[in-house]
Amino acid sequence: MSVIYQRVALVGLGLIASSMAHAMRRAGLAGHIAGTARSAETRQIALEIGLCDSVAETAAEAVRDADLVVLAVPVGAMGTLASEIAPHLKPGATLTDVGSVKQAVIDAVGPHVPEGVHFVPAHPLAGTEHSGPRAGFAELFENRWCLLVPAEGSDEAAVERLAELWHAMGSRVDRMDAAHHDLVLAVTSHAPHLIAYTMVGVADDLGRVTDSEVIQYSAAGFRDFTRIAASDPTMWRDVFLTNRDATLEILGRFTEELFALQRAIRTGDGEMLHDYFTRTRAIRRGIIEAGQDTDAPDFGRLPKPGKD
Ligand SMILES: NC(=O)C1=CN([C@@H]2O[C@H](COP(=O)(O)OP(=O)(O)OC[C@H]3O[C@@H](n4cnc5c(N)ncnc54)[C@H](O)[C@@H]3O)[C@@H](O)[C@H]2O)C=CC1
Ligand SMILES: O=C(O)C(=O)Cc1ccc(O)cc1
Repeated sequence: MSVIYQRVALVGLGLIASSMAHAMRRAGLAGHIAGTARSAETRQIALEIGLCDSVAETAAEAVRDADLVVLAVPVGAMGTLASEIAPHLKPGATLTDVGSVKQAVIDAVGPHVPEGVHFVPAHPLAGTEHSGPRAGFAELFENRWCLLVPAEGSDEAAVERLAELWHAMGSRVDRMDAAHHDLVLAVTSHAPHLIAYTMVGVADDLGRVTDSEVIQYSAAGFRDFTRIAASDPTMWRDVFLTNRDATLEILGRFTEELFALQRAIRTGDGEMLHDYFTRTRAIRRGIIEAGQDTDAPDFGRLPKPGKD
């Protein structure tokens, strides 16, 4: 494949940025990859493992002359970083991010974007519970969606070029508006993570009583919860603080359903439970029969924001 951006700057060198570095290098998509991270230890590791072509001490230095700048830090840190790098961005450059929440990033970063720089927010729907510069791998984005969230009137050539990069890293690319993105992700990712955190917390409380039996005998479902609940605490704190409304909306609906199921169990309403589980099984089977990738969220079924 050929070079898509001559110079790429990765700001933050964790799981996502390091995976991008590996994927871009493998396919020869960047002429030069500059990286930077807040901590000296992360920068040192990046140098040791040869993650980037150069590692700068400051974000301002890393983004100088870059054609593509990728903000790959927790969502709550994006605005401050954007204000730091703004005066150093090259006119005509594209600025993007990989944050799990989009409206909050747009609100925090947007006001700092200088005239002539194209801001194209993005979100690769791919990850693991691991973090840091050693966690990345080139295949992370393969057959995963990457959602682009450009503002109306964005420079189409800049959006297309970024889409081309994600395609070349193995992703399927779609576009979405920020509010819908945040609602979709609240259903498919954010609320499920919170539920996993809660289940593991409950098991931990129980574990004290049962002497770790919950861990010893944990079945596959619970093991998946523990994997998810091992994800980076800073990243997930920021997700919930910044996607507050959509997450609360979905958790409200979830709680109502949970109460209904709880009531059915208490009153011995086997028909209700059976009907409910039949409906959910049909949803899963429908996805498989339609030949859809079971990893891909089902965007079409979700309510539009503000509608019931
Ligand atoms: N981990 C995942 O599965 C996915 C994460 N994302 C998003 O990608 C972004 C990066 O996540 P990861 O690569 O997983 O994180 P990570 O924890 O592996 O790396 C984060 C990087 O940001 C730096 N950083 C942290 N706080 C900072 C601050 N206040 N100022 C400057 N730098 C700071 C860290 O030193 C590190 O280099 C986040 O916004 C996250 O929501 C998106 C898709 C999947
Ligand atoms: O590891 C998992 O199961 C994930 O769900 C990964 C993930 C985490 C956060 C995102 O914004 C997108 C993907």
